[in-house]
Amino acid sequence: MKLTVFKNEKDIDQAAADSVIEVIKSNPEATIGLATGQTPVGLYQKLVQAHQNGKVSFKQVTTYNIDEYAGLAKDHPQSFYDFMKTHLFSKVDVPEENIHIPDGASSDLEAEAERYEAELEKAGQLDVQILSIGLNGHIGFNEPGHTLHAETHVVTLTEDTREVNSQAFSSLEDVPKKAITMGIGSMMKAKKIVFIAKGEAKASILKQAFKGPIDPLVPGSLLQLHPNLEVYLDESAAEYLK
Ligand SMILES: N[C@@H]1[C@@H](O)[C@H](O)[C@@H](COP(=O)(O)O)O[C@@H]1O
Repeated sequence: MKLTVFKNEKDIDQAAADSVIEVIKSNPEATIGLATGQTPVGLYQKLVQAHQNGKVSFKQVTTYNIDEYAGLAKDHPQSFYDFMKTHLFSKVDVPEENIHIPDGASSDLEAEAERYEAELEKAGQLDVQILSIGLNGHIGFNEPGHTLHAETHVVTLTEDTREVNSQAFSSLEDVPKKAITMGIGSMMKAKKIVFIAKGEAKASILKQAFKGPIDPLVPGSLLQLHPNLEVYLDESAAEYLK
């Protein structure tokens, strides 16, 4: 694991974006796994800036989002598709047909999870996977539990996660109870993982994830097994890792 600690949030975003841009430069047809949440917003801004400055094109890039809420159609303002459209897709030249995200509005979620996993298998090893971590240690929506799934699956969100994520919704009741998420195995197949986390609220879970034992109760700890993991943190998030 290559850990880099930055003083300034903008520097984390730039360094993480540079790592993604490097992948696209060496392979314009790169496949990229994408994550949502507040953490990668700055990284997406830096990718947009690089695109606007003519430094990188997404024309031949293919993207695979790691998760989506169940019951929310793509055009729902709280869907992860809409989030990605706002922060990245509408601002770069990635073709719509190259964008992949589980369909949360599917009437058969289990079948949709299987379909998405088949797409991932067809794509093979993703060139880079962008990831962050939830306060309870979840990666994507792989929630803490005694067992973890390797492949894309339907998950029941924990009440903790629904509460944390309710900030984006008008009320807790509006937060979906289920989601479709790539499994830890699907994410771990990527050639490189660009992991970012910011802020003191994440410090304790990051210590458990990166210094503790590999434990399904801390899904992020599985990342320790990845051979090419880049971790970008600010000083407060890295408090117990220095
Ligand atoms: N499914 C996403 C995760 O992919 C993300 O890493 C996490 C942290 O979000 P934030 O970056 O806002 O702390 O929350 C969400 O639930």
